[in-house]
Amino acid sequence: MALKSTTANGGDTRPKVLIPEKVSPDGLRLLQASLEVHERKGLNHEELQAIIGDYDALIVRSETKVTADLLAAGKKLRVVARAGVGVDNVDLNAATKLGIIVVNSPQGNINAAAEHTIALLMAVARNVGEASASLKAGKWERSKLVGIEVKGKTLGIIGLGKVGLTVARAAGGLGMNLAAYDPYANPSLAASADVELVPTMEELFSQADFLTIHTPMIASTKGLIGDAELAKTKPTACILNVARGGIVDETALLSALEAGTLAGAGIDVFTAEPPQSGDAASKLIAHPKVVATPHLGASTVEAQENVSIDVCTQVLSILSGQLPRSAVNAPIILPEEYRTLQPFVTLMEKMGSLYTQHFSPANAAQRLRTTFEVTYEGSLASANTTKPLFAALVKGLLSPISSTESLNINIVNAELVAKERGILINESRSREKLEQEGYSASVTLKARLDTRSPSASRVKQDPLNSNTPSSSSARQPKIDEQIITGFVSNNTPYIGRLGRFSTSFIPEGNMLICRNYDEPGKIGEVGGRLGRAGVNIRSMTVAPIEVSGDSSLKKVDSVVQSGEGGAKGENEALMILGVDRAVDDEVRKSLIRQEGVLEASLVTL
Ligand SMILES: NC(=O)C1=CN([C@@H]2O[C@H](COP(=O)(O)OP(=O)(O)OC[C@H]3O[C@@H](n4cnc5c(N)ncnc54)[C@H](O)[C@@H]3O)[C@@H](O)[C@H]2O)C=CC1
Ligand SMILES: O=C(O)C(=O)COP(=O)(O)O
Repeated sequence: MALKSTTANGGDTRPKVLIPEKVSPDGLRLLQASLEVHERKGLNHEELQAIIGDYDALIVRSETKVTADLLAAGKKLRVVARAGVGVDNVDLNAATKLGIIVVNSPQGNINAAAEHTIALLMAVARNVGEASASLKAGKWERSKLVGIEVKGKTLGIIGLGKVGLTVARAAGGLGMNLAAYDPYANPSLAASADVELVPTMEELFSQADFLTIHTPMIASTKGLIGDAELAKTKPTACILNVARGGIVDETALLSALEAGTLAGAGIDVFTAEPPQSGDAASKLIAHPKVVATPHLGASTVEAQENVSIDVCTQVLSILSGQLPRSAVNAPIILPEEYRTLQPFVTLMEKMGSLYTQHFSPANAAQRLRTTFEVTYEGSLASANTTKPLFAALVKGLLSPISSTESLNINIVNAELVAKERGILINESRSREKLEQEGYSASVTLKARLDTRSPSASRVKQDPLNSNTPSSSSARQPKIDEQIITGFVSNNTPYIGRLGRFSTSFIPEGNMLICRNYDEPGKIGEVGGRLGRAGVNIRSMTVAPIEVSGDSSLKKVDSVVQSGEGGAKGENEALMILGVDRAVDDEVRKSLIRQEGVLEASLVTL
């Protein structure tokens, strides 16, 4: 999809990206060719909220609080990109609900954060901060500022993920003994870095000369280290935090330093940034045993270049309909795979929309509260993921009843939306080969109708308003099975089965689908009525063979006829007409009154 476009009067309609923080120009240059890039630093939350509605993408670092109300105001927003690792400043649940993809740069600044941790480790061990301040103040205090060596000391790592492991390797190079507490750590990665995994945080605290924190800020790590934990450290130990403020309780840390139960701290991150005067964080910063930096872990030229290029590339991917590399709230699928699935994505959306319009036009929202069985057949059964197909189906099912809601359905939120709507979709795969059918993959969508439900068995519907025939119909036709099969041929989606009828038509544009007795004259009658209403027939497919079971499925070639239908008798046929414009409902109803036309549905696909 081309991103650049102009309006008839020459105005710029390129998607817009808002960048309210300092993001390296290396990535922004990539955006400039196809997006309108607005760098707007220094906006407060209200100002941001007032303008976010104009933007398709938002790129932030750690300062912008991407809250639920900000996301809700971002009516056009499709992606929030975090130029860094931690996404604790983004309301992921709200983004997921709104179908907004959140991406980050999981690798770009890891080395910078690890090196900064080592910088703080050495600064704390050798009193670098205090020594520098003292010298600048004109003092020469050599004996007061004697430090300790880290070689031979134990570094206790809390959170042995990407940064934790990088710190471990560097600290190993400094001759430190390494131990870590991380209940989810990969033991072989730990072993490869000579890190001993310990089963409890308590054990780590009792061994460590230096403790360093590298967990994410999530509900379970908020206040992870408080009074009780700090009481277990050696009095000579020092603690480092380059992860997130609030993982170590700042008041508890201050008390431990003041009580002398902890020897020092190196802190890069704070609960509130910047800290407010008088709060525990600002007292920590002023404390002589603390070396503090203003959230500089990722602030290197190299890291900023990395994260900027990483997230800007992902923004471009998303805005051009591709999948990003590092979506935080969406399943990752490879672009290659996405391309293979793309024609089926279109097919699934059409099948879902056809289902709602053809089988449950009356009170569709309520009738969609059902269980669907979707079977991916043939080569599609080997797809690594069916997430995009699932999302397209949900989008298609809902688009006829809620075009605004369905617009925002994507792989991020499809499951959630379906659940909230009471739509249950069971997916299965059938690897049976389909070569004899002339295509390699197909999908079958089947609504599982609960025949035991008293209300279902009592259903008696007006054929003028629904496709389920009335029991009062003179000839008592069979109730349609709610099945649709689709396939893709030459990258074009086809419907191969609709209800009990085997067919082959391209689901596109305005279509009139009539079920009638397979008797001579039906096509002429319908054609004549449409002609009188000024509706032009562009294509016609007749599916005269009734399908009684899967094994009896027979393909019917598309036939364009002007006159006769099929054989006489109780056999039914489907007549699928592609028409040049939407048919009035009055015209549709008048068709049903004609002898032998049992039902007629209008669909737009
Ligand atoms: N100061 C700065 O500028 C920077 C800070 N960071 C922060 O560093 C932290 C670590 O980042 P990554 O290593 O990329 O994350 P990661 O996800 O690779 O690693 C986090 C590790 O923490 C572990 N963990 C989770 N809960 C735990 C618990 N309760 N106890 C012990 N371990 C637990 C996980 O199992 C995982 O191994 C994040 O908070 C991130 O935001 C990252 C980059 C720069
Ligand atoms: O990547 C992270 O998690 C960081 O903390 C870096 O934050 P920043 O982009 O420097 O505001």
